[in-house]
Amino acid sequence: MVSTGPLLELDRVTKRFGQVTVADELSLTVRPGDAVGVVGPNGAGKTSLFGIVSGDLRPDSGQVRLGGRNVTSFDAAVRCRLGVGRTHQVPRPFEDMTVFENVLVAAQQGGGARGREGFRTTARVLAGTGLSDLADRPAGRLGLPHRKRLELARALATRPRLLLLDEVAGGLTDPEVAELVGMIQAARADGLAVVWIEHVVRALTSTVDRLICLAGGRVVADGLPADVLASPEVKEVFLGTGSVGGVGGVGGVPEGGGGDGARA
Ligand SMILES: Nc1ncnc2c1ncn2[C@@H]1O[C@H](COP(=O)(O)OP(=O)(O)OP(=O)(O)O)[C@@H](O)[C@H]1O
Repeated sequence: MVSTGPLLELDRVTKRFGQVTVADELSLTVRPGDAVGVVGPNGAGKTSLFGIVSGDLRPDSGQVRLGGRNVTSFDAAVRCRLGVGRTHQVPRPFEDMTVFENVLVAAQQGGGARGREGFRTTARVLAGTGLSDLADRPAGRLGLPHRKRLELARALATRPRLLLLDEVAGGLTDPEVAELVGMIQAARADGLAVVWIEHVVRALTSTVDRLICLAGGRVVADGLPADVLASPEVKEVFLGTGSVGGVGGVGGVPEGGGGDGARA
């Protein structure tokens, strides 16, 4: 669907787990083709935000709109068909199925691909994520870098308009991160909007043109990455946790670049 309006809108969304508020009257907008990074200390509500957008979590109040349509009551499967693809922090492949089968299932079940279209999508996505040579390997036998790629491949196979990436670079080496960044940038070039939660700040800032900092389910800062990383509010949020490096490697934040201190 071609749309010139916002792709995703959260309108005063609130979600609580008992005493914990993971989204507190949260409002934000993502436009088609945007690339938005999300940072914030542990427990800020970042992954919960993805759950609210993907339909895995139902907000207590507020509205989620996709392409102007109110999807708040739609479940994750319907939202996936409407173009929301997501990866999980801990990859969740079908361990006994091959890499090819995992991606094919995503193309068919998530993307609604029929017949040959599913196979074509799978082959294209495997090539784009550098997994073609491992197509016949059971997912359970993949190491972390390839599991992360498979997680990305499964999300891409659903042919999303909005790609939600949850710490896809975590635990990878610098060259592995660079390869992954290349794949994400290729997805952007295809016109996908990307929202990327990541503690590896330098991977984020090489890709996104907007950064949001969350804390306590609220947006603390939203703007150009350099401005957000340099803002006193963001420094306070990270310093307030006791240790800048201790919040998962956003160690470059107070210096304004995330470069040297960021986790590889
Ligand atoms: N299903 C749930 N039931 C109860 N509490 C939850 C649930 N999901 C998340 N929480 C709590 O909500 C808070 C926010 O969690 P969330 O995973 O969204 O944070 P996060 O910013 O992604 O953190 P991290 O950087 O550690 O992944 C945490 O305190 C977490 O324990």
